[in-house]
Amino acid sequence: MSKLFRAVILGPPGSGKGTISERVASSFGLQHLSSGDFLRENIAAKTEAGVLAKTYIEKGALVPDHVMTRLMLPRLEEMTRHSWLLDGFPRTLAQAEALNSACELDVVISLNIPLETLKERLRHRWIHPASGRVYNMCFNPPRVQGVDDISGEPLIQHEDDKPEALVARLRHYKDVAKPVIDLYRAKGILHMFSDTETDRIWPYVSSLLSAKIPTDLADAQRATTH
Ligand SMILES: Nc1nc2c(ncn2[C@@H]2O[C@H](COP(=O)(O)OP(=O)(O)O)[C@@H](O)[C@H]2O)c(=O)[nH]1
Ligand SMILES: Nc1ccn([C@@H]2O[C@H](COP(=O)(O)OP(=O)(O)O)[C@@H](O)[C@H]2O)c(=O)n1
Repeated sequence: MSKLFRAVILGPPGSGKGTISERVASSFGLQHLSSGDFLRENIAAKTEAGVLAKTYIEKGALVPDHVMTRLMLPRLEEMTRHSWLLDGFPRTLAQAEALNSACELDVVISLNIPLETLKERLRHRWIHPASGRVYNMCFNPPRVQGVDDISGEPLIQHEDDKPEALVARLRHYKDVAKPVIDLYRAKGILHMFSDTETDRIWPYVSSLLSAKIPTDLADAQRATTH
């Protein structure tokens, strides 16, 4: 079997990690693992970690490292036979170090998006909680306002996308992300993309991954996901 491919996407809330991850998953057949979606599933299922995490997320704070790693590392262990793209984890240096000891990454994609752009996007972000599908009332609106395209169920706005929690999240992100970015830069696997539009970043991400992902792996992954 060819070598599996492991990637991480880093970026502040609203930078387009989820949007780009979906495109990577459908173009390259990698499994998209969103720590935010996984947290929300745990919150909905009222698991021990979910109940604990909820209190932090509502305040716009980060979930503590030990809770995140205890949640994510077992999830990754279930994926040892798959190539994946991890979105939202690691968020801190301690999480990056825990991930390092669990697996070896091939590529880290880092999204560098201006603050004003992030604030504007998150104000307009609505999600379908059951599936994690993300809409933007301007960039990517649902066909019918306020309603999920597939299920017809109502869309909601995350507590942490509301203005009270938003500014605290963006400020905190910057402080904790820097050492994570520095770590991956030092390892020589960091690829940084700067722009205000996902559609302008995507061609560069796509050509990076085309060059890095072995063709036979991409074909095999696609065959198993379609
Ligand atoms: N206007 C605009 N909105 C975008 C763009 N890319 C993503 N979005 C929207 O911005 C919001 C945040 O994107 P998301 O992928 O959820 O970011 P994440 O928080 O980093 O995972 C969502 O509502 C997206 O639909 C873009 O290039 N322009
Ligand atoms: N590694 C992580 C990932 C998410 N989270 C929390 O979960 C929330 C939702 O994560 P997300 O990845 O869906 O959203 P964004 O913060 O990227 O918009 C974050 O705002 C954090 O409060 C965390 O604390 N630590």
